[in-house]
Amino acid sequence: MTIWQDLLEKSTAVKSRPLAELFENDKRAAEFTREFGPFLFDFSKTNIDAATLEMLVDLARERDVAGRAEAMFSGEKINDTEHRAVLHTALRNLEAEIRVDGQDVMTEVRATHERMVAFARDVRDGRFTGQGGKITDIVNIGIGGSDLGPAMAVLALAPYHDGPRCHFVSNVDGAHIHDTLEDLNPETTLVIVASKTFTTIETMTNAETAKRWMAQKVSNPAAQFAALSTSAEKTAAFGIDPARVFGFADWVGGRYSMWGPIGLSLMIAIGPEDFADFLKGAAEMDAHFRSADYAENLPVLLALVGVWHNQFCDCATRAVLPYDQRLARLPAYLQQLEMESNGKRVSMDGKDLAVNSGPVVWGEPGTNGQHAFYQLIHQGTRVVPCEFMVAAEGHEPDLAHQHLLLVANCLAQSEALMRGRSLEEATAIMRKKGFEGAELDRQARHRVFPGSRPSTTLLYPKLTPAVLGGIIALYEHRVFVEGVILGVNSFDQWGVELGKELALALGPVLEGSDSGAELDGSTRQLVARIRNLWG
Ligand SMILES: O=P(O)(O)OC[C@H]1O[C@](O)(CO)[C@@H](O)[C@@H]1O
Repeated sequence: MTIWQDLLEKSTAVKSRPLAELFENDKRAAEFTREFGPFLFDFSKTNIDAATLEMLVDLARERDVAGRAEAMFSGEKINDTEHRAVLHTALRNLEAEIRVDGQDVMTEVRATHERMVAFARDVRDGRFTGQGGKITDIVNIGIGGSDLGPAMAVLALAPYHDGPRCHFVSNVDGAHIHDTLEDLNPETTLVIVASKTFTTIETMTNAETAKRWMAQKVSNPAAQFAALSTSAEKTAAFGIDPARVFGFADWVGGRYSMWGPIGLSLMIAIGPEDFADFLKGAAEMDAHFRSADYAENLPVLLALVGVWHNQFCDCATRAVLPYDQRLARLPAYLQQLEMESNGKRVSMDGKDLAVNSGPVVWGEPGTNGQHAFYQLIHQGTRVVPCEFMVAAEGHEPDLAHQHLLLVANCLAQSEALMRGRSLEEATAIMRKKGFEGAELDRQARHRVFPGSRPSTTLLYPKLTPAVLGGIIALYEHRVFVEGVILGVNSFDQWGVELGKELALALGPVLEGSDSGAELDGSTRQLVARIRNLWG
């Protein structure tokens, strides 16, 4: 019998066990909580017991998570559909010595980092200016990994923001760039074109639009552009001075890239010192991931809890619920991280995946989500494992009473999900309100909470740059471990290609220069109606 089958059997055996019962053992909370650095990770409100945890840890051991991790950290080409190393961790461990194909890669990483620091200081201190003087606004044009990371982090670290305002444009929908540029002054704006490949149609189209906008007021628009890319030729062809091009190697995956040049807007916003703390927090999590025993290892445990729910308890989705308004973009960031990494149907060896692919990730900050979709989480027929995260302290000392309410809500939700409310309790409440007979029963049943809905809580003192770095590295490694356990390549993303190709082919059909004879009936009908509406 394999560990996988053991775990499947175990999940069947514990399925109907009420979570509240587990807490009759008053050591449960301590037994299923781990701490590292500023983080406390409590996974006691799940139906994982000691035996399950041991089996999950055995599973990680059987899949050689540590061996795969060392292969990643040391620059082996573990992204083997693209024949690339996976070394985003090197971007936050600048002292490391790492070779790929026998060649030192760190000298260039350090040099680029130093150039970023110098440029960030020049922009912040007004040595680099626009035609109209000191830079007041930065527009980062990028999409996916070239947008979500810096956009999420700039918002998350708003209290540390003392540089120019940052704006992020990603969507090819002209509304996005239009509304962003509308109130900006081209003479004091710096445009950063962020694209690993420098071919992504959305980004290149928006970059051209920004260039035209800049040219209306600025005699040399290219002088107010910087580029973040792996392709020096393409950035040169776009007309950007190599002095403002910050390159990186193909072993930095798009969704793992905010630690290097793709993080330039963040570095300019919060300053190189706070950015260094952000890297440090992540590097500390890396070191913990590499050295801690599986049973003490935060990323491994977070992954094992995820695998338990997704694979063995048949929960297809996972909600990420930061009780932290400044982490409002974190769910979107984690969606790409998890779903682009582990949303695969073929295993490393090219065979059909015998298990489920990674989960659907979604979420919103609390308390907003409570007034929107928590209804389903509490009373729906499907179980949605929830990942709560909360800081003990906010950045607004004058509003400490609001932070207390925020924390109370976070804790109350996980408690309510775990405990639930029985029919007897609901009946007693409704009886007190004067209901009786069949109506009492009917009303009470609507007010029952089944409980036993699993959740984890990640608690940290305050959302500082180092803590944010730690959270993101924690999740990166979690996704890595999940990918190893599923046996997929977490570092390619072939599933995004087909839609891109079809969109390119549809352009001429929409313009009318191609008849679209090959199209299916539905698409042809939609094209015809759109062309008709265009007149
Ligand atoms: O940085 P680029 O090359 O513009 O790519 C942007 C995004 O597009 C994707 O390739 C998906 O299409 C992502 O993986 C990536 O983060």
